[in-house]
Amino acid sequence: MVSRNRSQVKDHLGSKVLNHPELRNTKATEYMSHEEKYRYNLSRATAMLKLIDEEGMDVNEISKVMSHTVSGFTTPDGNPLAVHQVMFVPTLMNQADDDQVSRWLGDVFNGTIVGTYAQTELSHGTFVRGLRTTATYDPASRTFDLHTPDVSAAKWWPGGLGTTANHAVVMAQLYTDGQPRGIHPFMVAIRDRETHRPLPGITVGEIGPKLGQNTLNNGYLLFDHVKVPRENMLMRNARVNEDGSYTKPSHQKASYGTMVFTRVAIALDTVDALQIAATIAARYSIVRRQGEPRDDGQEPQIIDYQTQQLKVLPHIAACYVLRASTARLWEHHTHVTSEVRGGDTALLPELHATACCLKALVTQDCSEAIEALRLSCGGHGYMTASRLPALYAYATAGATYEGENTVLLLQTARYLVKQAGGSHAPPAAGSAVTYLSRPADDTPFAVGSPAAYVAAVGRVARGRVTEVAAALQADRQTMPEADAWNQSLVQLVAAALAHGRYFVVREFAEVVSQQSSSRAIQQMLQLLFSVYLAHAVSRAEGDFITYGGLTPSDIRLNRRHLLRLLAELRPHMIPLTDAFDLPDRLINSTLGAWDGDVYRRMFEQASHSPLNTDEVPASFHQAMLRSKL
Ligand SMILES: CCCCCCCC/C=C\CCCCCCCCC/C=C/C(=O)SCCNC(=O)CCNC(=O)[C@H](O)C(C)(C)COP(=O)(O)OP(=O)(O)OC[C@H]1O[C@@H](n2cnc3c(N)ncnc32)[C@H](O)[C@@H]1OP(=O)(O)O
Ligand SMILES: Cc1cc2nc3c(=O)[nH]c(=O)nc-3n(C[C@H](O)[C@H](O)[C@H](O)COP(=O)(O)OP(=O)(O)OC[C@H]3O[C@@H](n4cnc5c(N)ncnc54)[C@H](O)[C@@H]3O)c2cc1C
Repeated sequence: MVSRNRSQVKDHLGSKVLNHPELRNTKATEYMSHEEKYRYNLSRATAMLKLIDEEGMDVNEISKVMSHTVSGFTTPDGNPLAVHQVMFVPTLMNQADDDQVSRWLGDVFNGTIVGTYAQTELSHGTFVRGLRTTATYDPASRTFDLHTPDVSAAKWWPGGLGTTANHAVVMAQLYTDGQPRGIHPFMVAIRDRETHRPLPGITVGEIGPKLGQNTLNNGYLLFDHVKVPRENMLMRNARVNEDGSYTKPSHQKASYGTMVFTRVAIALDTVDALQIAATIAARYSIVRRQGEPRDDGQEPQIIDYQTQQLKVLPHIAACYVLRASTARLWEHHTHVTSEVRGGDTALLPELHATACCLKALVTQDCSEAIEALRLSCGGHGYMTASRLPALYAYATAGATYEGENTVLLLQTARYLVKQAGGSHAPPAAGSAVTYLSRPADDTPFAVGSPAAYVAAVGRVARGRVTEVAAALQADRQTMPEADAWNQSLVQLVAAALAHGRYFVVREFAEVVSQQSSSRAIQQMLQLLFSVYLAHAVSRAEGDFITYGGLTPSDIRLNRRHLLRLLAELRPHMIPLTDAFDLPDRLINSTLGAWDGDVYRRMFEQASHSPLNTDEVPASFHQAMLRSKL
């Protein structure tokens, strides 16, 4: 592919996806059976994968195409190949050694091997060290024995495992030389490549319906003493030699690398869902008129209600702020990963801490925002055809998978309190935590000054982290570590979120200051940033008084300031959402099409209900009359 700038890449790939011969004709899936939905979504996911292959896309381009998976166009009910693409392939690329890469990757790219990432078990997801699937090495046969000790250790959840994948990267407890060596990844064939039947010793199937994404094809998997060749343990990091001797990885958590990558990808991707929801709500809020007619004789557009502006506009600002900061995290991840591959793991702890808190902050903010946007559309937002319920189901899944958000925030907090207490290696230049070892930024708060807001967000983060670090330190003198930690959990989570917010606003401040293409764009970014900051203060007023240096009078001024900013942003709402450049077919919403023809579309979608096929459905006679109601 020739080199293109970011927006050219987006246009190019967007039109490739929308006009692809196997993708361009869409069907409504609401009334399909579970099996039909799966078939439809799988065939579209396969077409996407072929497109990625034909175009020879790099990881950035793949990430843009994959981000279409959230849309109602490509895989409206969940992509059964998402985990193959986002986790299985990257795990092979980063955790298999060179021989293994050359042994498997050809078959992966020609579609013979389709994989999943099988880590979570029925009884353990969060506490990875507690996984109970075992891989016991036998030097005589040079094989691992993979075994599920009981049903609670069944793998449960892996995407694509249900009926799609024929291979899995299985995370299991390694035993060699009679010693437990911790969690390691194994490449395991689970279904026959030709017949797709489960291989001997394997029990596999799909787990059933969920809140959403029902064609993600989540599955279960059990092993009954399945023999796996020695060469199938992924050996870029740790190794088991033929005689069973064991070589440790360069970093104790090297095998957790796929999770770091996926957290970064989820943070980036969930903003796409928010952009779609914001576009739907913005367009609908213009079209919808309701209330006492005004002087012009017309009922007001609902967006002109101040309350509606508060429900919709801050989330449009959030799209811009979160998109920019997650894109920078993605770039940072690329840089750190190449250092780690070169053997330098110094930047890994902070990358892990940042990825954890951004994945948590973004998925939490986006799912709350999408729900607020859904409510902003009144009753019609409750309809499946608005697409808002599916977008919510998508975003909220992100709060659980790839590390439940509370647990991830606690990982970040662990890093922050160590930094605050000086018990971690000092941060590298450009680190996101240097503010903890410097005096607080005492820029006085002034409504209307983004720099003053950023400083206040920083003081909140610093105050939250140092306070909980001190409380933890004090409790450690009087009680066991686990109890001291538990005493502070709620405050630790709040500290990590405050740190995440500071990261986001600092990154965006830099993006705004570096933006040089036009004065008008600069001003618009400033306005969006001001809305985001004023809204952030209004959501956490207590924190800004307690730690941020704001007075009650500042808080009152900020409330008024936010409402003024919203009124200022209101005329730009449609251009700002149009700028996300989301074609109607991608949005796939009765409420969010570009032409605003909402009511006709709503009637049109109702005509698809099978209950409208006959004037009196057969069920009336079969169920109601028979029961003699
Ligand atoms: C070529 C292809 C390219 C494709 C590009 C595609 C781009 C796609 C773009 C968009 C599409 C996105 C579509 C998204 C669809 C995604 C589908 C997702 C499906 C979901 C999958 C899953 O959920 S998989 C399962 C995930 N499970 C988890 O996340 C479990 C969470 N738990 C843990 O991670 C760990 O147990 C936990 C970290 C909580 C604790 O670990 P533990 O071993 O107990 O460690 P601990 O004692 O607490 O800490 C010790 C020490 O280790 C440090 N540490 C922990 N983890 C890491 C790490 N990952 N990296 C580095 N360091 C780590 C920790 O901080 C401690 O450090 P010290 O304090 O001791 O210094
Ligand atoms: C749609 C979907 C797709 C998924 N895809 C995959 C996949 O492809 N592969 C895969 O391996 N897994 C997958 N998963 C599993 C997912 O990674 C786990 O569900 C997730 O990591 C959460 O773990 P858990 O279910 O054990 O939750 P739990 O840890 O049991 O969480 C329950 C509650 O306990 C709390 N809690 C747990 N531990 C602590 C602690 N130490 N401190 C404080 N609170 C705690 C949590 O905060 C939460 O409130 C998927 C899950 C979903 C929903």
